[in-house]
Amino acid sequence: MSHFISIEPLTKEAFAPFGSVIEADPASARFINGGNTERFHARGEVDVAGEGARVIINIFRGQPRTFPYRLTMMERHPLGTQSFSPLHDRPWLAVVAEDEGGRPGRPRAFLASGRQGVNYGRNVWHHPLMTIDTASDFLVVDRDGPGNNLEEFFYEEPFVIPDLPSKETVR
Ligand SMILES: NC(=O)N[C@@H](O)C(=O)O
Ligand code: NI
Repeated sequence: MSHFISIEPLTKEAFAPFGSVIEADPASARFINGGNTERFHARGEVDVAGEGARVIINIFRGQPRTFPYRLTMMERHPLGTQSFSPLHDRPWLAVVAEDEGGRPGRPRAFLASGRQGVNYGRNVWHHPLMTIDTASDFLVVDRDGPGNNLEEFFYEEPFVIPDLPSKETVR
């Protein structure tokens, strides 16, 4: 089995096992504010667990990853969801994996446009933020509070995310 990971376009259907895609999906649109504003309703649901847990809003400034990228680990948050929404209109990578008996399976890399965010489901394996080309800011909604909300796993052998498609292919 190759350790090279192919890059897939981010769609709500393909990403469904891992969480939701935060984007202006026309199917969720409704006009509010007297028609001035279009609301794309409920693009994700925040879930936090544990006594004293609270939902917080953060900004993550991710430095660009270099490609080909040697992927050695994944992480998950047992006590809460975690969403990433790009604050610049630049593509980025959401890398996730199914759980296989308490460890992540083969990673899947989804190339998100600058208009797509994701909400990782609670306890879903994912790679820490992966920005492309330049430092980028993301609005991150996740959990704060007591308890350990970070589990990391290191693969015995690394996977490789190859060079990315040219920018023209992702808008
Ligand atoms: N550790 C942290 O807050 N960031 C990660 O959870 C991440 O997914 O980037
Ligand atoms: Ni995380």
